[in-house]
Amino acid sequence: MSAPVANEIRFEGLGLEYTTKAGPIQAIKNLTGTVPAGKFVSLIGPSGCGKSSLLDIASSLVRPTSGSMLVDGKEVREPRASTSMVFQEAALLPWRTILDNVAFPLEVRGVGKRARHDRARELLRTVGLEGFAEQRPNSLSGGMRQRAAIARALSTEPTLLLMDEPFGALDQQTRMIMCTQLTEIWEQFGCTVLFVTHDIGEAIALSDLVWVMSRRPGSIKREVVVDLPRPRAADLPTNPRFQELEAELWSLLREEADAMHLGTSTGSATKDRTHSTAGDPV
Ligand SMILES: Nc1ncnc2c1ncn2[C@@H]1O[C@H](COP(=O)(O)OP(=O)(O)OP(=O)(O)O)[C@@H](O)[C@H]1O
Repeated sequence: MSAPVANEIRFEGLGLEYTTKAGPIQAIKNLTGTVPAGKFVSLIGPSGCGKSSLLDIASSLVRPTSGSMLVDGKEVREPRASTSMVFQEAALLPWRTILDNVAFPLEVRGVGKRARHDRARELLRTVGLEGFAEQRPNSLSGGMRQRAAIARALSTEPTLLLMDEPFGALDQQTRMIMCTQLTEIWEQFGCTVLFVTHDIGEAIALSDLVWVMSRRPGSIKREVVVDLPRPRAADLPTNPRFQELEAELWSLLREEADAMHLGTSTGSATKDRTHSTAGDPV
């Protein structure tokens, strides 16, 4: 039997409480939802609602304090080799060439130089960086570095790809181009994707489903089906259905933001993370 190209991910009654000097912080509470195999699911929600924490659980970097995560129906507690993650910062090794950065996960797994370089060159072609294999990361633009990071994440042929605001540090025009390219790459690889973004348009353009999270402690407030056919054209934002979905998502987010600002959240906490929260729309 051949290995699956995509996993179904199910979160069941998930809870996560961080222990801090200031006391416990309930980041996620009773979150239940299914990411169907091979689908692209985006997570949006107010700042601090637990989106990154959910990805940390999905990657098994963090254990939930209650509930469970199931992959293809089986509970998972340890990190899986077939899960890859892309962060907002590409985090490429500056002293290595782009080729060696992309090949790095294969090197760690003991794949021989020739095989890993062949694979890395193929991936660089996929992300449109074939001419930059011998360059160092600092000679590439932000968008190019992020494409290299995506190629690196794909080098191990993941069946689950977790992306935490991967385009958050890029300008609007580059983000739009990256969305189109990411869709093409995802269609080619077929893996399941869980994608965190603050950008509603990006979520609609990319996704099959959008999960709108409630304010902290986060849970899934609404699962919105993006019933727009693929391929999605560059003029998607002028499509009336896109605009309806955009209005629906904004309204769901606005409810949470208003409730937060009225002080009906469960209190404030300082983020102890390295990624930026700049540009939060809510
Ligand atoms: N390692 C940690 N220790 C303590 N508290 C944490 C830790 N990581 C996150 N938190 C808290 O858990 C809550 C959820 O954080 P998380 O980063 O998952 O939210 P987010 O939705 O990704 O936020 P943003 O949209 O601002 O990136 C926040 O209140 C945050 O301060």
